[in-house]
Amino acid sequence: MSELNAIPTPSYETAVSSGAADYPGLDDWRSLPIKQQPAWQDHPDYDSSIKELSEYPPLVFAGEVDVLRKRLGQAVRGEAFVLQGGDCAETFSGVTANKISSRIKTILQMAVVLTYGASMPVVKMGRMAGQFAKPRSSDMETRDGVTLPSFRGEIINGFDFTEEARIPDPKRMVQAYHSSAATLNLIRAFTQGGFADLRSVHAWNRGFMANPAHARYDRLAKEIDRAIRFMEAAGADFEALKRTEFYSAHEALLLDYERPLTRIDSRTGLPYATSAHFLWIGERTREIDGAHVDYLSRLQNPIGVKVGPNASPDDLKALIEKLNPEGEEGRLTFISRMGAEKIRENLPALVKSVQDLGAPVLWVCDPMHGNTVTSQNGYKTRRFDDVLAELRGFFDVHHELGSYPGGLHMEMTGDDVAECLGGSDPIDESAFADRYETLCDPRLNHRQSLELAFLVSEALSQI
Ligand SMILES: O=C[C@H](O)[C@H](O)COP(=O)(O)O
Ligand SMILES: C=C(OP(=O)(O)O)C(=O)O
Ligand SMILES: [Mn+2]
Repeated sequence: MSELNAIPTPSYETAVSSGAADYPGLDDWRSLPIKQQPAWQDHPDYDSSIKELSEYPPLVFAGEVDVLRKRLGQAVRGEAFVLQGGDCAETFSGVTANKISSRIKTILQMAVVLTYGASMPVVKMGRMAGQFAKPRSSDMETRDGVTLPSFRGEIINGFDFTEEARIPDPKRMVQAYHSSAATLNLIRAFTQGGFADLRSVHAWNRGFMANPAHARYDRLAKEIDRAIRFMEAAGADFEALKRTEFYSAHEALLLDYERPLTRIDSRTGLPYATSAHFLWIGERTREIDGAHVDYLSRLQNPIGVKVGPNASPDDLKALIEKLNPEGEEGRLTFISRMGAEKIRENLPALVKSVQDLGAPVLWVCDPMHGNTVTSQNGYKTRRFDDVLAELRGFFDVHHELGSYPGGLHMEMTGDDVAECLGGSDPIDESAFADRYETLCDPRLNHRQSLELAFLVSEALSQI
């Protein structure tokens, strides 16, 4: 059984920890500048909601978080590749068996293709079971002359364009917790219960290959087929490959949610976020002296930081010093999201500066957030070709500098939505009216996601 498929055993004490952590520095963020938070402290349900969260069991165990940090350490060393994927904004109504399992299946399908291309383990993470809070460019939204507060994710307010829906409601945090628990339960059942058998995942990919639009991936699909048949013939232990590690991740934006779910690990006496295994800081909240960087610097979880086109080498140096002062491999991931037009120009100086520091950073590419455009018919969208162009830029820049391009961060779904343009079986604007479902950013649909995995797999096999 490969190390990556070993299931971590949480300690009993960690498993039962409850009650918000009391630990020096965990409340320092409260006196620091903070962005993108709802003003709901005077809401009658604010205190009780936070208390409720602080009493619920942790969603993830500290022991699992430690295993993920180790996996990401392998990726820093170029021994594993990371795949993070899921909704831009999860929804409460999206907590259904069909929707969750098709997203997990799609991520597993992508991972098989990437594993083959990279000839390496793929560390799988869902933007799932907690990806509910959204930073917005504007505090207000105007439609047909009516202006209301922006939608900030269902953990804060409602999507409906009414005054009432847009009022922040702290009880939503409790609903987000329960939704995350239900999602994580299905993730665990699906990935630990034998349904993720490598052979089944590969069989699902045959459905994708049956579409004549994907004929150009035939050769790669056949190679994977042969590799699996070879493994079978050689007596590989497929029982062990029936289970796979799968981690949860979200943007740690809403600190009123993260704080009560931070717990002290009884083994080490150190604070862990137990809302997810991996947390990241968004592009809009990564100020070095801000609340988010301070709060996450105090947790043991592996941390990501989104890095956009305005980031400077000095910004990255300060983030490294604050978030990974010990230089631990796997602790810090930079998720670059430059946009296809800027990546080749902006990324090299950043990668070089990290190399000069000798800092162990994992570089992951988010080819989504720098490529958002508005379609002619008024939808927020992204072009498949731009997503691919950014990814190619990411691989080329790292290749030229001798740095390791360690992973992929996608907004995607397992459903047949129409939100991003293009792909071999192309989506065009006319499909948006019927199949545009996202409440925030446009996601690649099932087919587009798999196609991207085939294309990245080809690029990885050349590294
Ligand atoms: O998911 C990312 C951000 O929340 C999103 O891109 C912001 O979108 P907006 O510019 O529509 O506010
Ligand atoms: C808000 C997001 O991204 P960014 O912070 O990179 O804009 C996101 O990942 O949904
Ligand atoms: Mn997004």
